[in-house]
Formats: sequence, C-alpha cells, structure tokens
Amino acid sequence: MEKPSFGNDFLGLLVNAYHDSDEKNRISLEDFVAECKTFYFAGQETVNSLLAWIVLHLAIHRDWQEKGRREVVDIFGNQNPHLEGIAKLKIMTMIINETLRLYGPTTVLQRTVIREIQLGKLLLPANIDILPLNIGLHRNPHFWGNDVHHFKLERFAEGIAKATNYTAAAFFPFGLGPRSCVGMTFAMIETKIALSMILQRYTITLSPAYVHSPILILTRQPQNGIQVILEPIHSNA
Ligand code: HEM
Repeated sequence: MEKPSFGNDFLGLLVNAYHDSDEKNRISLEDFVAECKTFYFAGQETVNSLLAWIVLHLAIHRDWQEKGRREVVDIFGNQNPHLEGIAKLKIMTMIINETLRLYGPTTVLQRTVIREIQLGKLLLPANIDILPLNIGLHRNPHFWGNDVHHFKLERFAEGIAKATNYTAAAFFPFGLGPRSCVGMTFAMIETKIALSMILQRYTITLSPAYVHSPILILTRQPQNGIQVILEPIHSNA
C-alpha cells in the first residue's frame, strides 16, 4: 500500500516524520508538538513586534515613510507585492535593518556553558547560563558612532557589511552561527509584504496618546501597544 503523504510544506514534513515507518527517523508526539510551538512563537511574535516598531519609527520619521511609500508605489503600483519586486526594495530594507538594530525583537541569545572555557578576558565556569545581548553591540558607539541611538537609515545605504565595517558581530538581529534564525529570509520577505501593503493603503501618524514603554517578554514589545492614526490614501482602502 502506498504511504500516505502530508505534503512537503513544513507542517507536512513534520507529520510525515511523525508517521515515519523507520523508527530511527520517527519523531515523538512530544517533539512534534514542541516543534509546532517553537515555530509558532519564533515566527509570530518576532515579526509582529518588528512590524510594530517599524510603524512607530515611520510615524515619527515621516520623510522616510514618504520615501518608503514612493519606492513601494514605483515598484508595485497598487498591485499586491510580488517576489521580483520585493528583491528591489532598497529603502525598505534600510528601514527594516535600522529598526532591527535599535528595536530588534530578539535581544537575548541564551547559552549554557557546558565546560569551563576562556572567553576573551573572562573565564566561564561549567554549568552556568549566559545571556549575551545583541542590543549591547547594536548600540555600541564604537561600531555605530556617537549618534548610535538615533534612527538613521543612511547607515545601511550600502548594505550591512559596509554599515558594520565588515564586523559580523556588530549587527546580528537573527543571531550568529549554527543556531541562528532559520526563518530569517522568510521573516524579511513577510515583513516587506506586510509593510508594502500598509504603505500602499495608509499614511501613518503618531497618536498623542502614545507612551513609549518597551518591555522584554521574551521578545521586545511595546508594553501598551503603539497608537497611531491611519488615514486611507485611496477612498476604497
Ligand atoms: C524579525 C523576525 C525574527 C527575528 C528578529 C528572529 C531572531 C532569531 C534569533 C536571534 C534566533 C537565534 C536565537 C539563538 O541564537 O539562541 C532565532 C532562532 C529561530 N528562529 Fe527566528 N527570528 C525571526 C523570525 C522568525 C520566523 C518568521 C521564524 C519561522 C518561520 C523563525 C524561526 C526560528 C527558529 C525555529 C529558531 C531556532 C533555530 C535553532 O535553534 O536552531 N524566526 N530567531
């Protein structure tokens, strides 16, 4: 009898692995559920809060909002975003990168030290957890200059390598090394699609009710939300 297949998207591959006839390749129900939770959380919370912080910055920096919108309209007009056009979104990539630098959703990259190790000047004993913060490097004036805390898109005009002076550890919102984010490309595309569709339809102004109160609950989130005023650009938006 032919083996049932559940498709080749991520969920399908997981279900196939759960039903694998070879015990060595089969995953347990517990692992199956854990994978679903990881992907749901890692995929949903992060992009959600990144979009919120981008909207805040564009509401404050109206000039960049307008430049970003002009680029979107030049590339897509009123059509839905498509992959070919997404690859051409230069200003939007700068907007996303500068927001990831200042307000990247994932700031804490937890690691467990399994054996004593010398890390630069530090001697780390075994069996401790360390919480390196990428935000410390993202906001380090040594790499970014005295205006490190300012939202300044020009930094990324010629890409990440130039912005960081070829120092990989100066900017790693998606982590570094073998455990870095598997969803990075997906997240960038998803963010660009959502942001393009927002910019095509609405102008964004900061509401006087907004109070800045970022909080770290696994991801960095706006504690009381981000209050903005959206005005439709077209009467049918
Ligand atoms: C702006 C969006 C995102 C940011 C900033 C982000 C950031 C990160 C970071 C920093 C890590 C590494 C954590 C570590 O080193 O301990 C990570 C891991 C991970 N991310 Fe993302 N992520 C984003 C979106 C996504 C999306 C959309 C997905 C899935 C669709 C995803 C799935 C994962 C998974 C499964 C891991 C764990 C990888 C592993 O442990 O091997 N992420 N992410």
